[in-house]
Amino acid sequence: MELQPEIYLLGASGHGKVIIEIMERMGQVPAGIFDDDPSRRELLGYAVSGRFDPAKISRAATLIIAIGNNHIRKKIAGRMTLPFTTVVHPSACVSSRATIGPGTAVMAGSTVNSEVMIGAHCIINTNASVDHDCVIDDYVHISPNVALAGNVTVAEGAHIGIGACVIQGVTIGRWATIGAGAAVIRDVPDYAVVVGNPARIIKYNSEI
Ligand SMILES: CC(=O)SCCNC(=O)CCNC(=O)[C@H](O)C(C)(C)COP(=O)(O)OP(=O)(O)OC[C@H]1O[C@@H](n2cnc3c(N)ncnc32)[C@H](O)[C@@H]1OP(=O)(O)O
Repeated sequence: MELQPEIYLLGASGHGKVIIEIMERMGQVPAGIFDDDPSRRELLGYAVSGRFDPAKISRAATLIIAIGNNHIRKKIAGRMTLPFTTVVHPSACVSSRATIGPGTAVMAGSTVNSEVMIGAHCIINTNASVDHDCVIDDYVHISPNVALAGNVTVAEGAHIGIGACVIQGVTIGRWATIGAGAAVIRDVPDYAVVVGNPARIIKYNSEI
């Protein structure tokens, strides 16, 4: 397996633990971990170095934002000039015809099928299934055990909640939220929060 350049994590949370364990399975360890919260001193035995400081990292560095909140990933990504890396758990089944953007993490047991396009800084979480020809825009989180049928489009920043399913051809709008366990059978507008089976709008997220 080809080794990537040094990877530095931004964020020392529970999500960061999962990212670290993917890296370990890829044969790597984090070169460093940064977190704005000074009370976070270590993560899984690796030292946490406080606020991000470019002076503390090597020139060959790449970054990954290990933070689950889609808005925060976008905010941090916009401030960084270093390249971002992609991490894919070895047990994930990713089509050779799929594309995955920088800063995206693909977790254990997930499936990404033929000609799927996944943008930057996304999370394809544990055991999620993203079927053929889906298009996933930047900063999206596909939670554990989500099933996206073929030709689903998920626009920027949307969060698909744990265990939700989306039938073929549906479009999920920008910064929308799909509740845990929802069954989505129609397009979801930008910023909408939908729950249930069939999924219905209960409110709208605020535009940040
Ligand atoms: C590894 C990881 O941990 S990844 C993280 C995975 N986490 C998730 O997927 C979380 C998904 N989040 C949810 O499902 C949330 O419940 C949300 C975002 C849909 C709604 O959260 P909130 O905005 O806090 O809404 P709130 O809890 O006040 O619920 C509003 C109403 O919707 C109902 N509701 C909320 N979520 C759901 C749901 N998933 N399915 C059905 N009904 C729901 C509530 O019962 C409530 O109904 P009521 O007004 O009749 O009492």
